[in-house]
Amino acid sequence: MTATPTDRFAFDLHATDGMARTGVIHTPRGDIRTPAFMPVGTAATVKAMLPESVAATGADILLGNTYHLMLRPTAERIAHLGGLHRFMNWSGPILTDSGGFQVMSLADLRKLTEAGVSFKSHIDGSKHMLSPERSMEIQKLLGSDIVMCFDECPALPADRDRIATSMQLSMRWAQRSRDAFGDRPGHALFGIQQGGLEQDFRAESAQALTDIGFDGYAVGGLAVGEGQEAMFGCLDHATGVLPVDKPRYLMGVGKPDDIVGAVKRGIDMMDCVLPSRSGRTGQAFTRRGVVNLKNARHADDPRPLDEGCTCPACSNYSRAYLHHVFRAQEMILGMLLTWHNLHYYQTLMQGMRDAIAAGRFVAWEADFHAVRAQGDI
Ligand SMILES: Nc1nc(=O)c2cc3nc(NCCN4CCCCC4)[nH]c3cc2[nH]1
Ligand SMILES: [Zn+2]
Repeated sequence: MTATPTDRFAFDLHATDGMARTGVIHTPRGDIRTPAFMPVGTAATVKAMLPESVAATGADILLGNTYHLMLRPTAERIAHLGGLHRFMNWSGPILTDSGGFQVMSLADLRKLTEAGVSFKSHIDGSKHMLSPERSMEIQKLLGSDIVMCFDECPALPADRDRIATSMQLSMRWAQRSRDAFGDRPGHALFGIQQGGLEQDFRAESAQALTDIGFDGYAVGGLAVGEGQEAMFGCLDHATGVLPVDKPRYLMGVGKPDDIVGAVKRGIDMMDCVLPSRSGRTGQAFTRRGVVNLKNARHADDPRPLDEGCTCPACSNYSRAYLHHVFRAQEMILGMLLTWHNLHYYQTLMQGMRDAIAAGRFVAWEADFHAVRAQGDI
């Protein structure tokens, strides 16, 4: 993470290769090299990692969640304690999701109206509401550098009428989010494109968001079970209708090959719980594919998890050790594999940034897939 002192939010595009792009997003809290992967710090922590360890993996920016933090410890308490950066000891940029998606996937007794969503906490059953205005207020209290519009993400599959109705509601909420966000130099507000897998609705949503005007544009409504082929099919048209000079953020993605395919289709930023969540369950992502340390075949294997990796897990421990601490359910397993997975994801991003800058993304992508096809991991 490098920091060119600035009081503004700006996106500098350095190079393109096909639809793929590489550049830097400048924020007052530091630069974000794109394409960027954002580790997820839902409850003000990237699980099993110290913030300095997350920084050591190469992450420039973290993701936080309005939904979780408004319920516990509350946005007001975090604001009173100096804001989310101080609270969680992360001095770099933080992007916060706006809460709508998490309400629909986690909360109980949800009631959605034009005004917003009322719901009961999945933690203690207490009653809450979120609206564009309340979501903007919470994200401001947290001190988020990149704020997401409050939107509705329809579950797929859904019929065209449902998708259109939902997208149009989200566009009205985008305008209300923009109005409530106000003018906050150095802080960014991103719009979220909706429209399911429908090309006409995606274009209509992109136009509506562009007419309102945002500092960046997310592709929402994906990674909700549609599968990689449908997601890529959607990205083949959905990113191209978004402004070329602003960052494009694909929400909730994904597996390494999802990420490569998204960058190939013009995405600049992504986030996903997969590298951290899988790490805690013994799954390690490597250049040759996924290694499951639960498997007894590792019990006597003195080799590192991934010979080519320089992370602490691969530098100092054997597969046999990782298998042992998995079996023993020791905390160090989650620590080491989360660190490795986040390191691997950041290495992947750096490889793509270098390849795009050198105009050799096609060759890099071919090598990425070839190595993974070899198996024997
Ligand atoms: N505000 C907002 N709007 C969205 O349309 C959205 C769409 C999303 N789609 C996902 N997918 C997450 C998939 N993830 C994969 C690994 C296991 C847990 C779920 N996260 C999302 C977050 C989102 N946030
Ligand atoms: Zn490693």
